[in-house]
Amino acid sequence: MTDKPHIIADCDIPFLKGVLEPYADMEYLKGSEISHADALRADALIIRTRTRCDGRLLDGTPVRLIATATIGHDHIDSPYCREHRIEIRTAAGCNARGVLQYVMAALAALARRDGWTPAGRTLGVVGVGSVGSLIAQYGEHFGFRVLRCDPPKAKQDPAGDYTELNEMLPQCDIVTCHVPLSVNGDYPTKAMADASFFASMKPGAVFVNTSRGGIVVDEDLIEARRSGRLSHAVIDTWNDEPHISRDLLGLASLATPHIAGYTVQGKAAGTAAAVRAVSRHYSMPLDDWYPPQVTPGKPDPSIGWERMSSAMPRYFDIEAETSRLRAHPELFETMRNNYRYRNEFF
Ligand SMILES: O=C(O)[C@H](O)[C@H](O)COP(=O)(O)O
Repeated sequence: MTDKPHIIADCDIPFLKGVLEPYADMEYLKGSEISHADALRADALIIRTRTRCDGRLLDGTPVRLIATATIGHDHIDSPYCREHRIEIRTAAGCNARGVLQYVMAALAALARRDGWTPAGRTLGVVGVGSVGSLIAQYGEHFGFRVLRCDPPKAKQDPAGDYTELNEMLPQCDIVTCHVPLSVNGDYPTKAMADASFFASMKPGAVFVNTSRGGIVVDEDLIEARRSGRLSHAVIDTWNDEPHISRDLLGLASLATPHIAGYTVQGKAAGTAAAVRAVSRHYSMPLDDWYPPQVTPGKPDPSIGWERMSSAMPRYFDIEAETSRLRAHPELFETMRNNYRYRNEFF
């Protein structure tokens, strides 16, 4: 018998092994394979998006803390956890700079293809949390006119710089989504990007989704691409991952296997957030822990569009990654799990 908490962690979370061992009994399992029988011996779980945490996994288990090393938390049944007094900790904002790098790499690639620059173009950002606000900020810095849409934030701050979705969509040359996937509540986002959403967009506009596949109705996006209503779709997050729509893959100009936030520094920040959450919960001396082998990113606020655009493929070649996914969509999950994390550019 030991007083140490028993913690089950996803074995694909980088930089984690060895860190908590002095203070906890650690067990590492494949995230998608953590079962109810496993959870029966766990006091806490450290997970990624691959572990669905609901009653089926948690009923009758001693789990009292779930720390997810990700921004998104739609894989965790929050009402269930509230009701059963299970603390949920997320890694808010951890990979915002990775997603910024992804979106700017995509826009730079399309700009090179179609011969445009940000001047005179309007970028619409739907969801202005830690990721969306950074993209809006850099969008303005690079010379886009930026419109921000975030109904919950607009309600809290009626004087803030927010545009309603139906006013924004017809004005934007590019619409990029950074909303959480929510099914219930006052602002559900599930299936938000549907036929009427795409019909409201400016003809020939670009649609970018790096948030969650579930915010899109695939058939409606496919139709918007087939009809030529949209000039490009850039898709990193998909419905039914890893069994993604081959039709959408064929019609997306840039397509990747849910790796927008996969940078060394983003993963380090995600793991650090999870370790710190566990440390606080169990009073361990790791409240400020950060992987010692990782150098935090150094943002260069002076970089301009031209320099960013020409340097980007050396850091992140989004066209090459698109070709890889197109060639082997059946390897979606393998590509994610074996991904060589990028270095942050910004
Ligand atoms: O929610 C997030 O943080 C991102 O979607 C992240 O890329 C997911 O990370 P994963 O579960 O694949 O490690």
